[in-house]
Amino acid sequence: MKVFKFGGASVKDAAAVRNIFRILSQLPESEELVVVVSAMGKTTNALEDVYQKAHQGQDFVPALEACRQYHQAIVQELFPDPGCPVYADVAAQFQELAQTLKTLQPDHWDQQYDQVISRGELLSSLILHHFLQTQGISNFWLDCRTCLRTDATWREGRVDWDYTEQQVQTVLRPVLKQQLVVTQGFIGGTQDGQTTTLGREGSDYSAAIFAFCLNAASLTIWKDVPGLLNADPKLFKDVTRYEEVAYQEAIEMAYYGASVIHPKTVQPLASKCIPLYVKSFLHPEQPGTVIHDCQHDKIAPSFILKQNQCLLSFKAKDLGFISEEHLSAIFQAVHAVRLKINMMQNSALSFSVCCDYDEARVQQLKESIGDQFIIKYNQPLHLFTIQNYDKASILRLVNGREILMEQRTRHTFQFVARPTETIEH
Ligand SMILES: Nc1ncnc2c1ncn2[C@@H]1O[C@H](COP(=O)(O)OP(=O)(O)O)[C@@H](O)[C@H]1O
Ligand SMILES: N[C@@H](CC(=O)OP(=O)(O)O)C(=O)O
Repeated sequence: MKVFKFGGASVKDAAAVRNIFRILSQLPESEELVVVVSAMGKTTNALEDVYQKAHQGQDFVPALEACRQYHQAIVQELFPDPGCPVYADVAAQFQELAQTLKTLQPDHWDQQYDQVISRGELLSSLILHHFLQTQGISNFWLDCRTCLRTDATWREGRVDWDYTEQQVQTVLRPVLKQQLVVTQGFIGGTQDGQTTTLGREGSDYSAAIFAFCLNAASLTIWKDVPGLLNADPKLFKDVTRYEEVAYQEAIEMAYYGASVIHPKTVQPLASKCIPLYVKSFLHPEQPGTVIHDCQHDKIAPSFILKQNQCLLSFKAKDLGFISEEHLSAIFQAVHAVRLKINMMQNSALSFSVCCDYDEARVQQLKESIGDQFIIKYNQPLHLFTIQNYDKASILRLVNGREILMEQRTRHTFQFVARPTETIEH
């Protein structure tokens, strides 16, 4: 029993969908397989734009129409028969989406976000399901909201592992014995049948949840890169591929921002020793990277950049020393507005945190504890992390940058700096 996850890049157009069919058709027929799929290309960003416009009372129809035409063009290329049920399924998704957008309430931003944004994965999984069907790969389309149960933490649903495991075992496992299953990444369902999402780029995590609940032999995430590299090739030069990486190393890389793997993906797999393969959907014959339970010597330094950061500093209004009581008030407030702290440091009179920047959440934070603290912030900033650093790797990144905050442990070197025109000078 295996789980495959195909992300946005691997379903971005008709050729990409055909490529998935090619990869799947090379598997032995007896292989039990769950295929987890993300929204096509940049659909999630497009839906966020539609949603924002609709919520602000602006004309969202052209943006929605562009999204519909993008999917329609892929469908027309893949399905020459206009009678194929995919046409009705896709039309129904867009009708329901338009209806939701017309009846938005002014409040409940996060809750309604999930109802809108989740359509991307419903659409892509329906298209893939029908395409495989027409190509002779009989498969079952699973609405994962019936299995993957979360609480009602909108946009970051927390998984009910007991319920999900029980549903996966009783509903999904028997189907898998008969045929391949196609389902959605990124989305889940609450007890009362509402849709949730697991956080942006959360489809890798969904796939890991299915792998965990099924005690799968492995999870493979298919990417547009040859495997897990020591840096993002879109940002850094001279990258190298790791052949194998230990779970803990991969967990740390993902945590620090190596966006090729969603940060929550590896823990569930590690807890059951399920190997995670990162492979290229462009060159499926190549080995990629395996993340598993292994011991290896210190690996090549990895370079990680988190963009769109802000540095918040807190000073007590009476200019008192920063005490544990102050820290407790700051942490509670940061947690309540759901800002994500990536690095922190305190000094006699101030406490600084580097967070993913979100204007609305920073304003909420100022409203909640602005009476106790002088709060200042600086953005946009970059957070760099070098794992397994050495002198040369630090010089490579620090060179010529204005550093606002810096920290190092035995394995990890991190600093916050202002963005510069090029990442590597
Ligand atoms: N350490 C890394 N190794 C490989 N790719 C990385 C790394 N860090 C960031 N990336 C980026 O991750 C991208 C693939 O992940 P992602 O865009 O989430 O794929 P998908 O959405 O198709 O699942 C690559 O194109 C690459 O730019
Ligand atoms: N479509 C969602 C979930 C996801 O994981 O996508 P991808 O696998 O393309 O990163 C997003 O873009 O956030």
